[in-house]
Amino acid sequence: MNLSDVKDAFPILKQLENGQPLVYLDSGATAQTPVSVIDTIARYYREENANVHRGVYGLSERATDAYEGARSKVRRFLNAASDKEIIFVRGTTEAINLVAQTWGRRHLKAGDEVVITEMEHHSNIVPWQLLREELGIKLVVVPMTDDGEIRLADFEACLTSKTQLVSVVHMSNALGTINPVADMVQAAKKVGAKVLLDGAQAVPHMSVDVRALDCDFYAFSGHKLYGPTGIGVLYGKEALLDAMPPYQAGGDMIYSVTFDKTEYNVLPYKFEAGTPNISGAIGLGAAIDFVESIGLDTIAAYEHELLTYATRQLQTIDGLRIIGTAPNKGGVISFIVEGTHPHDMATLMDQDGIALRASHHCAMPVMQHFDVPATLRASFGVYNTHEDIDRLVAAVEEARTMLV
Ligand SMILES: Cc1ncc(COP(=O)(O)O)c(CNc2co[nH]c2=O)c1O
Repeated sequence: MNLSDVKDAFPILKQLENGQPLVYLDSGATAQTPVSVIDTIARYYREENANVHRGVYGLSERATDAYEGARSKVRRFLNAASDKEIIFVRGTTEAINLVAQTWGRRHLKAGDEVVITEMEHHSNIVPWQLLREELGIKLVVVPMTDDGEIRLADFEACLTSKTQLVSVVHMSNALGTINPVADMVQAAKKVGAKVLLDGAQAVPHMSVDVRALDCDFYAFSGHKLYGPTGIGVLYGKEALLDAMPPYQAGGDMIYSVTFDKTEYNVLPYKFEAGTPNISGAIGLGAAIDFVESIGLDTIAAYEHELLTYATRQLQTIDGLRIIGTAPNKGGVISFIVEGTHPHDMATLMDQDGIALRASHHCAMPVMQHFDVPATLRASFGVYNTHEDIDRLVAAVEEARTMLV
């Protein structure tokens, strides 16, 4: 699909917001859904809906083929070695919690160190704090610079012989910073640590190859990749997943059950208890088809160009301060306007049809670092245009004039 045709693929973007054409700049929270994904999910419920894996009738077998076909698409999308390494979860948050509650509780003990960074989303902070309370592990936080960058030297300085796990964000949702995760993985391996990468923001914006990265776990959410909510993926190296205890218990994750003993199912089903989000997985598969029809490299280049244009245009506004100016960024711009509160700005900008986030973005330590209560955040999707940026800049100017 050509980028010039992309916007037409999103029905929601045709609507007016407060009498103005909608300019959606909150894809970092959730991306919009192309008609190909909507139609795929509708078709599943019209023609294929049945429970998976256990039916011995055609409809269930077709639903199973569609569900497992989506898993294979994810495998190829991440360049994983096997479908066994692709676990469907609700989203990035559940993926990280699954690793913390299974691999973490099994392998970590008092005094072991888990390394995260100062720019993590709360879903990659709090699960490890729960383990700190339960097991007495030590949480080591890599500081970021005032540009919102993690310097590799600062990361390496946090690694010790006690480092058992590094869990870091690939691309920051609050700043847009893209971290040097390939180098971070190599440095972590030198001290024998496992590595989990939080790919929630990276996967929609760039090509991800988990084998080239050599990470042990990789997590992302379908709804940020133009797919439905309620579906996400945990990638894990097969040997690690095989050795981990189940996360949740019930149907489908078992091979046999007696009151004396239960044998668990094989991968990936050991980690997929109960009826899965069948339509969500199939919708995620359609979302992967959509982004691959454009090309991740094409998406990355286009969004970089948008980011450059938006940064230049926003910087012309008096009193506007961009939060997060790392040299390597994805399609996210956080900013504040002196003398205003982000919530007031966003509320006024909504009157101009501009949808952007005013929040701490579930990254409160980032806000503390920059000494701000929140930021305005414009986060881009494949459907955004230069005209959207011009509308954004005009709305910021208008809101600023009304508030300052
Ligand atoms: C880097 C990062 N990690 C984890 C998550 C959690 O993903 P979920 O489990 O699908 O919710 C998010 C969601 N980020 C945002 C959700 O809303 N605004 C955001 O910036 C994120 O941006």
